[in-house]
Amino acid sequence: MKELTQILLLTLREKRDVALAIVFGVLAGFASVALLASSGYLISKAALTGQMTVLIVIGACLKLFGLSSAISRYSERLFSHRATFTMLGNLRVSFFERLAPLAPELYGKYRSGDLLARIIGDVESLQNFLLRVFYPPVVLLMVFSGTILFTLYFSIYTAILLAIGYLLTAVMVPAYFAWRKSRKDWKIRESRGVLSAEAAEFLFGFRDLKIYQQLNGKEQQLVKMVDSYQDEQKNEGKEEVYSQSTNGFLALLVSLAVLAAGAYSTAAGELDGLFLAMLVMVSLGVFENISPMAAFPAHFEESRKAAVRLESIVDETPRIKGEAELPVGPLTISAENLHYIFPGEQRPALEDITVDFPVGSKTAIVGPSGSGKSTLLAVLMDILPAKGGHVLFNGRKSEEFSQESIWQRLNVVLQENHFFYGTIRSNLQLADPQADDKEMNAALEAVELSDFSLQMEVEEKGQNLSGGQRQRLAIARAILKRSPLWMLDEPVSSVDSATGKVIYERLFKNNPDSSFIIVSHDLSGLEGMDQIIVLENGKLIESGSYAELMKRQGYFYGLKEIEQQIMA
Ligand SMILES: Nc1ncnc2c1ncn2[C@@H]1O[C@H](COP(=O)(O)OP(=O)(O)OP(=O)(O)O)[C@@H](O)[C@H]1O
Repeated sequence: MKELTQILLLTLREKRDVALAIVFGVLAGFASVALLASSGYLISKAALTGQMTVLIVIGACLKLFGLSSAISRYSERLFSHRATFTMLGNLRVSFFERLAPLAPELYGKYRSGDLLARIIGDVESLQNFLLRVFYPPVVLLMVFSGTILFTLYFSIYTAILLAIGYLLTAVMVPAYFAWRKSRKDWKIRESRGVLSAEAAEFLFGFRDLKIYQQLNGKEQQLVKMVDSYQDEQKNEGKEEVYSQSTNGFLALLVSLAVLAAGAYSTAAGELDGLFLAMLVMVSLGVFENISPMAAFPAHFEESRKAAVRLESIVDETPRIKGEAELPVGPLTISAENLHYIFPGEQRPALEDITVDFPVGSKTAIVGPSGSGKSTLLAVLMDILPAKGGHVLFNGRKSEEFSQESIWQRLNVVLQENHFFYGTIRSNLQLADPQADDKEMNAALEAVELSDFSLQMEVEEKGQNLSGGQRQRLAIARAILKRSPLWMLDEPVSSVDSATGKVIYERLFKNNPDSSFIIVSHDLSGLEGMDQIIVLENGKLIESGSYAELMKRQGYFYGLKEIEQQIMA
């Protein structure tokens, strides 16, 4: 039950609505019992005495109970659903608040489809927590207690039978089915996560599967998963039906027993026959309220598992980040003994990196594939948290600053950049919603995309653009951000080298006071950089200006030699 504590606390934030839902649930329960009781009494009274005035009064009571039952049931639904949807809203907000700081590292742990299934499916499963788990037992206990007290006045046997019926249908049967469910451990939610993850991969990898002629195999695998998911759903449905039928059957037995005991008491002269039909109707009426308990085991397990799955994503110790804003004006960045290792990996991706990026400097980070260049950039950007050492902004640790204030000062272009379905204009305005057409066209011109119109449609993920066009559009977007610190991860790797060179020259010329940190595979054109950092296996093995590195005749010089031999 402790897994549900967080959900319970969020639910109880809506105290007023939860209390009103319980009050109206109890009123609706009593009204439906009273409705049936008075109809039972009316039948007996009409048959046995036929007093007109009493019959009129009872008839009026019947109408009143019918009306109040409907109004109370409506109010109960209104308040319980309002509390539920507010709770779901609060849950989503609190979940996302805890999720966001963990986001970059989560991608390595969860497949995107599974993450989506948890964020959407498991959160939605929790809508049943208040509606079907939390308050039905509370309402039921009150309605039964009141009804048992009422029947006690007429017949102790009926009261005892109702108490036994309550224990059986509200406690023992749900507990038995909950036990069965936990024992069988149906993995319906896990199946849903796996199915969603596989379906997402199927969509992402559709083209490659087709090229490698593996589409059919993968499709059959998916169909099997869908079948097994449906089987799990069917099993769960069957259990609910068993639970419902058992409860209904027991309720009927109890009502028959009430009838038998009542008949016996009437024959023995212990009970006025006028009340016999009423007591039987009371029993039928009170057990009408028991139906939600049939679904209790399924919803209890479902809520518990959904809460566990959600909590398992965000239960890591959050990074401690300050709320300070980065100071306005020039920024020096330094890496001090930086260390980073990806979760679950043995080998560090960065080891003991110490380097300064002075204000207005241009730095190139080079090195073989997999040497840690992108990781270094991601740690400098505060996308990945350093596992040792520090990133310093003007000598102050990056932990002191909020991520938002750091990102606000960066112009970032990564290897892969996302474009949203829309137009060139809407994608550019992501960087500056106030940018006018003139500014956006100037940015497009700066990256040699002047043939693009701002109205041009951009498909999902920018798939109607070439790789080089996407990269240039990403640079144009960064230009519009107008921040003083550029962090570029191979921004022109898919652009022809002449155009790439022109774009770099324009960027440097138009932003003379900005700092640039550029990850590059390409060793040509680095002569103009103030500093070149060479990484290998996560370690900084060389740094200096182009001339210094060439003079030193070390690793970088060796790479240049190889490059020249290949070109020759
Ligand atoms: N999400 C991840 N999980 C685990 N290991 C990772 C992850 N991303 C990168 N790595 C590993 O970290 C190391 C450094 O990767 P990184 O992407 O920083 O290299 P890189 O120098 O930028 O490579 P490239 O030039 O090919 O882009 C590599 O060994 C890589 O396998």
